[in-house]
Amino acid sequence: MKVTAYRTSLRRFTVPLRITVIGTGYLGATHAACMAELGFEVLGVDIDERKIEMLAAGELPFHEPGLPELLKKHTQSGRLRFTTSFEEAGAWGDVHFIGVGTPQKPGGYGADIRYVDAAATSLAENITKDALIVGKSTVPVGTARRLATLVQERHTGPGRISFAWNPEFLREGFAVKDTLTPDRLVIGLAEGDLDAEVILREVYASQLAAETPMIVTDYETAELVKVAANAFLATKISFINAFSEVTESVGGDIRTLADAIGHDARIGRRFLNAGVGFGGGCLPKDIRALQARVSELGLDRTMRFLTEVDEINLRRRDRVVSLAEEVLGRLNGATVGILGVAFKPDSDDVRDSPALDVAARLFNSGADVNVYDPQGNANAAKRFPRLNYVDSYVAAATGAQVVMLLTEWKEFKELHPEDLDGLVQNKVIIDGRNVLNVREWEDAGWTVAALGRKFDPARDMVGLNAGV
Ligand SMILES: NC(=O)C1=CN([C@@H]2O[C@H](COP(=O)(O)OP(=O)(O)OC[C@H]3O[C@@H](n4cnc5c(N)ncnc54)[C@H](O)[C@@H]3O)[C@@H](O)[C@H]2O)C=CC1
Ligand SMILES: O=C(O)[C@H]1O[C@H](OP(=O)(O)OP(=O)(O)OC[C@H]2O[C@@H](n3ccc(=O)[nH]c3=O)[C@H](O)[C@@H]2O)[C@H](O)[C@@H](O)[C@@H]1O
Repeated sequence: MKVTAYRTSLRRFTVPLRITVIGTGYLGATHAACMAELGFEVLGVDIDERKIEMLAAGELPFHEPGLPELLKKHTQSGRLRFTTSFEEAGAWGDVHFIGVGTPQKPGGYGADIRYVDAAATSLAENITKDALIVGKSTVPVGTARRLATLVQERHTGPGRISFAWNPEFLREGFAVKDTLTPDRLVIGLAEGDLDAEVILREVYASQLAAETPMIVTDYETAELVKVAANAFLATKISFINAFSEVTESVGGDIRTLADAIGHDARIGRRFLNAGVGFGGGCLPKDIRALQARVSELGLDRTMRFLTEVDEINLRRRDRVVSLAEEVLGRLNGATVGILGVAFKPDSDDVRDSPALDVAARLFNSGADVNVYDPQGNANAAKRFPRLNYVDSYVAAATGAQVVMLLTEWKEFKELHPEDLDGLVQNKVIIDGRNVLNVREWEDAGWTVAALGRKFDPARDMVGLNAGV
């Protein structure tokens, strides 16, 4: 990129650039705080007044390691502000990132993109100076091109608007690190939109200086890269979980299998952790939305394998429930201690959480369910209030006939048999995430029923107390 092109494009904007982030949930709040950390003036915008009040006061409405510190630092320095006013955002910002939600449609498989449409429209109607709008939400392919036109139609004020797509790949639990030092940046542009590229190179100058690869492409490729990445990750997890079904049947050790194939650099060990499967606000809804979108495009068969990926994933939840039933004889009247209810560790997110789903199913089958999650209890209680939420693993395990580890928080991975001895009625633990040292627990007289291992109650139930 020529220096003159830089100068010409940037002259139309305030430098350092003023950045707004529309939608201040997991993605948007992280992006806003990280942009402030990189030295930009940032305005976070949301329609949720309570969320904006909290963020403006420097309080993060969700759990994300490292983010509270950044939020506090930059709300105090004044570099990071929050508002519900699109009028303020449109008059002030140079670059507007859209990071609003794209949940699964109620009663359908496709993505509900009404929030993205609303955010783009509100911006277009309120922008009064030269600006760049950058979509970040995960959307069905074709959305960016449609929105680029919509924005021009709805913009009647002064200034020129460019439109780009820049999908986000951060993981919850690592959101700050992933934003500040991403594996790659992907930018989708209208053909020949040099201005937009120049501005985004300025926004991501520190990542580019650290030699982060930047892929500059068209809108469609950028949108598809995002869903392809999530579909691949989901497939990898269901691949290993399908092999779990085999090792559960014939014997064998799923962890050893994953380690062994993972040594092949073409395969890689990451995302081959067998267990109760994937959940969260993204992988499940993104593979469904991708199938729905390609069907709309007439490619009915193309992504059909993702139906299998989804079904394998959901069968893992059935299997954990059936393991509990095999261990307990019957669920009705049993007491179960559940460790972990968030969809993954280091997050309080319970959207489509396998752990919460399993806990709810056990409850609906008549079990008393004690639940402890280091961060997820409050969100889980909003969705499923009838479980017995407790504030420690000790309280969850006390009096239980079986303990089930369903989210692999560090404090659960580091449990030793003596930590639970004397608390539970039976020395039986179900390892839904394959993280315990089975030998250690078995040597201490426990029965470990893990996903991906053959389990025969008649043979394996060494830890059952007489008379229970
Ligand atoms: N959570 C994650 O780790 C990642 C999420 N994504 C994608 O980012 C998008 C956002 O996801 P999350 O942050 O998890 O969702 P979220 O539900 O936590 O946050 C969405 C926010 O958008 C706000 N909003 C809705 N309509 C609005 C409007 N018209 N104007 C302003 N704000 C509005 C909501 O009030 C909410 O605060 C989704 O498309 C998701 O697939 C992509 C990568 C990572
Ligand atoms: O689009 C998104 O929102 C994000 O979705 C995922 O990130 P996230 O949902 O935060 O969490 P992951 O670490 O991917 O885990 C997803 C689920 O898969 C499960 N998982 C993960 C890895 C594994 O080996 N086995 C497994 O069951 C986790 O427990 C969790 O329930 C992707 O990893 C991110 O790159 C992406 O940006």
